[in-house]
Amino acid sequence: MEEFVMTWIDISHPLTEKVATWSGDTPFSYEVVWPKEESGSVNVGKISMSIHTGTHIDAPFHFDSEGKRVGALDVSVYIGTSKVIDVSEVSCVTQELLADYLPLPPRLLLKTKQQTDPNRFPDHVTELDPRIGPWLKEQGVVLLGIDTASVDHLESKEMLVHYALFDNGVHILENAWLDHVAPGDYELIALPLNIIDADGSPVRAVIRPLL
Ligand SMILES: N[C@@H](CC(=O)c1ccccc1NC=O)C(=O)O
Ligand SMILES: [Zn+2]
Ligand SMILES: [Zn+2]
Repeated sequence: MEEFVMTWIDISHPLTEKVATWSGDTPFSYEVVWPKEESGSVNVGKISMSIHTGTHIDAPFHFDSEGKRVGALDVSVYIGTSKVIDVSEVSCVTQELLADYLPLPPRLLLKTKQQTDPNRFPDHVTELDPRIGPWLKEQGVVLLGIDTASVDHLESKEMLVHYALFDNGVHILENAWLDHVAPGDYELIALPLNIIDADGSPVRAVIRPLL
């Protein structure tokens, strides 16, 4: 019989009414709309939230109305080997910086801060150099995860980094919670819900150290 070992580390923001949302966006709520006292058998809940609250993946449709929606994304992108890289010392992530970590696995998780608060919307996020898009593709990277609310700066209208990544087949995971995670190699699972027409999806992201 296989022994049960708790090796998986949760890197997802807790979803409560306190979780940070983009200004003007749908607040998170969970409520029991049909309590057991009424239904006679079960509690039935409902959630309401923005797709871009908490730990989530973006589909290209988020920034490109002609772009792929969640139903068209390949689940294989979101499961497999990954590397957590600490970039908390820099204000801009460049390919020159990431070149220190070659060869890269297909998935990267960038830790831009030692400490983040899932319940407070940031006023600034670490910049990513759009040149990393084609460069990551050359390295075989298919997923870029980050511990901030966006891969672009927060006021961006052009969404240059979103385009630079997706144009090169690099998918995006945002608001990964990496405070308690040491840099290194991990297996990652961060599967989107199959919300066919959506611009993204919340995920329960988990990692476990690779031996
Ligand atoms: N790009 C962000 C989301 C984003 O930009 C956004 C989300 C909700 C409401 C407004 C947003 N952007 C512009 O104000 C993301 O990918 O999560
Ligand atoms: Zn998003
Ligand atoms: Zn995004």
